[in-house]
Amino acid sequence: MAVTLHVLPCLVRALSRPLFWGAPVARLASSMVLAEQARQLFDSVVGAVQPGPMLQRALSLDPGGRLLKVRDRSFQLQQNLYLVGFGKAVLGMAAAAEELLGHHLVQGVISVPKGIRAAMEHAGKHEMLLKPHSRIQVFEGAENNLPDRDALRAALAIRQLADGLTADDLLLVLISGGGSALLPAPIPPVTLEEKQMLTKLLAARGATIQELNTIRKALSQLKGGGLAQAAYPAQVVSLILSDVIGDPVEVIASGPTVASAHNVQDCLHILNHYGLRAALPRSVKTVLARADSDPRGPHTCGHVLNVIIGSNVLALAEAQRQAEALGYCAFMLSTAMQGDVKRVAQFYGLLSRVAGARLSPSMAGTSIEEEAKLHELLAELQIPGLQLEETLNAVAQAKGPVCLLAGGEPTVQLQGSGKGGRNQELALHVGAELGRRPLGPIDVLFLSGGTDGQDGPTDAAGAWVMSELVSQAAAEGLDPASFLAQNDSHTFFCRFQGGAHLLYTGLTGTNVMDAHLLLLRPQ
Ligand SMILES: Nc1ncnc2c1ncn2[C@@H]1O[C@H](COP(=O)(O)OP(=O)(O)OP(=O)(O)O)[C@@H](O)[C@H]1O
Ligand SMILES: O=C(O)[C@H](O)CO
Repeated sequence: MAVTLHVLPCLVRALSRPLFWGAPVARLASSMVLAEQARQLFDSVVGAVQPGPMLQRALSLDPGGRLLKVRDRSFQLQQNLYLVGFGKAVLGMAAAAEELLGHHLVQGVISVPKGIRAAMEHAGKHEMLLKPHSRIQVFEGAENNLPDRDALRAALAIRQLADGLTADDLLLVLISGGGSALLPAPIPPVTLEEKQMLTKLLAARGATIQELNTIRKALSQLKGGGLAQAAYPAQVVSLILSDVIGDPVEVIASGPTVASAHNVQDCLHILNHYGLRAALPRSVKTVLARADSDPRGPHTCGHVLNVIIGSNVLALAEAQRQAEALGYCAFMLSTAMQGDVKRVAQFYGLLSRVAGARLSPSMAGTSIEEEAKLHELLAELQIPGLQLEETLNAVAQAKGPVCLLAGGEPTVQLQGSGKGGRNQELALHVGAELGRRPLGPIDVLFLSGGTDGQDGPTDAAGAWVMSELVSQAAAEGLDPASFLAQNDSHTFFCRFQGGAHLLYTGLTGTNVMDAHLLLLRPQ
C-alpha cells in the first residue's frame, strides 16, 4: 500500500503524457492508478461507518451535558444511563459511546465475538477498545456465529440489567449484525442446544435471514421486542448498524427492541417449507403452542426509539462523493445486490460492456444483443431499485471516467472444498466474464469487498480484477475456472501476481454487508 501510494504521483504524471510511453507501460500505469483509486474508495466506504463517527452523528449532548439528543428526541441524563449491546461491531460502538457519554454511564454489558478484543489490540485499533476501568462488562462468545454458553451468559446478564431498570432510567442499546447469535435466551423448555440445532438446520437448507430470525424471535425471551419489554418502564434508545438489505429493524439481530409482527402460523409455514416441522423437538412445539394462545399478544415498544445509524446506503453515498472528488462521474446502482454470485458476476460482466459502449463511441453498436441479455438478467435477479436504463443514459452523458457503485450480499453455493469468500469468488467470476470478449478501448476494474474486513474464513476483505485477468493468469499457468469449480478463489488470488489483487484491511470494526465498485475509464 505504502509503495503504491509512493509511486502514484509519477504514474499520474505519466498518464497525462501517454505519447512518451510505450503502450504496455502506459496500460500498467493506468491499471495501478485505477487499483489505487478503487482501494481509496473502498476505504471511504468503511470509513463512513466507523463506530466513532457514526455515534457522533447520531448523538449530541447539550452544552450543559445533561440533555442527550437523538434525532428529534431529548432525554434527561442524571446518573441514569445504562448500556447494553450485542453484535460483531458492538465493541467499537461501545467504546465510542463510552468516549461520548462515559461520565453519565452507571453500568453496561455487551456481548461481542470471541477474540475480538485481542484482534483489535493486535491491529492497533485502540479506538475500538473500552477504557481500562470501564463500567461496561464485556462477554465474548458465539464462536463461528453460533449461539453458545458464553453468549447465553451474556444474554442473561443483559436481561438482568434490563429487568432492574426504572422509569427514571435510560437504556442505550447498541445493535449490529451477528447480534442474534450473541443474544441467545431460549424460552424454556427450549434448550440452547435445540436452538443451535434448529438455527444450523435452517441455515443449511437455505433459509433467508428474514425466515431464520422469525423463528429465532418466536423461541427467544429477548428477541422480537423481548429486551424492550424487559427494560420497561425505562426509556430505550437503540442505535442500529444495519447488515441486512433494506435496513429492516425487526430483522437486524432479530429486533430485540422492535415488536414482532409475526405469529405462530408464519413460523409453522417456514418450518414446513424447509421440511423441519415433523422433526421439531417437543420443547419447540410447546413454546409455539403457548405463543399461539398467549393472551398478552406481541410485545409493545412505545417506550423505544429505534435509529439506524449506519448502513450500506450511507457507506456507498460517501464513496460516491469520494469518487466524484477523484474526477469520476459516479452513480449508485443499488444497495440491494443479491442472488447467486455467478449470475451477479454475469450482470457485472455485461454491464461493463454495455456501459463501456455508451461511454466510448468507438464501441457503440456492438452491444445490442448484450444489452438485451443484461435486461433479461436483471429481471431474473430482481434487484430492488436498480434503474438500469437511467444509469446507462447518464453514463452516455459522462465526460470522463465512470464509477458505478453497488452493495448488498450475493450468495455462494458451496460445492468445492477450497478456501474463499463471497467477495473473492464474485471478483474472480467477474474477471472470467470480462475475459470472454475484448472490451475495446476502455480500462475496467471491478472490486468486491466485505466491509467487516473478513471475507468468509480468509484474512482478506475481498479482491479486485481487471479485464486482463484471464490472459495474465494464463501466463502464470493459472486457470480461474478450475479454482472457481472448487470455491478456491482465495488460493487463486494468493498465487496470482503474488497476491497483489487481494484487498487487505484487517478487521474494520464495522459491518454493513459488501461493497462493489466498477470503474470504467476510456483509454
Ligand atoms: N470457499 C468459499 N468460497 C466462497 N465463499 C465461501 C467459502 N467459504 C465460505 N464462504 C461464504 O462466506 C460466507 C460466510 O462468511 P462470513 O463469516 O464473512 O459471513 P458473512 O455473511 O459475511 O457475515 P456477516 O453477515 O457478519 O458479514 C458465506 O456466505 C459462505 O457461503
Ligand atoms: O444477527 C443477525 O441476525 C444477522 O446478522 C442479521 O442482522
